[in-house]
Amino acid sequence: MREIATAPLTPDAFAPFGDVLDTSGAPEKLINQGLCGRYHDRARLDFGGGRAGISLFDAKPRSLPYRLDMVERHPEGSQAFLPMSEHPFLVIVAPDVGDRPGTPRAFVTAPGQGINLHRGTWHGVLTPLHAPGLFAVVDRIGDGSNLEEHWFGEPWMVVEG
Ligand SMILES: NC(=O)N[C@@H](O)C(=O)O
Ligand code: NI
Repeated sequence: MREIATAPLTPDAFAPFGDVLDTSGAPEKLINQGLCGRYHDRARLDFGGGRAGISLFDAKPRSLPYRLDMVERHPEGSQAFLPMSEHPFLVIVAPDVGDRPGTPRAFVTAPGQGINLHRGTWHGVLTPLHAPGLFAVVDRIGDGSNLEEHWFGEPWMVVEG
């Protein structure tokens, strides 16, 4: 089976697909009498005619090697995954090539990192690697399914890089 090796998640590598949310570097603002660093406005959100919603996902942990059969995208809006634990999770994305996913990329987050997928980015579903798979999810609430799936003719196997 064709394989994809994981790589560490970095803002540069993820830039074509979305935003990495973490507290690396200095905060843009110090607030609350200097007792809190505000890492300000770090994601490009898009709710395309709907509204922003916050949902909680309680997802079953998976493990590597991980069989990838499908990626999906949300044509109407962005989708942010904010872990409510310090565990790394698996992030799979793929470029759009003629309205179909190209070769997927697999990233493993650093503890505490979250992601925001830009509108229309092909991605694997939320994939925790450790319990609890508890995430806050910020995405579009609105009409329509806002969901397009692509099932691979031949699955990919995601292996540890
Ligand atoms: N379907 C849903 O709400 N979640 C997926 O979009 C996902 O990316 O996990
Ligand atoms: Ni999704």
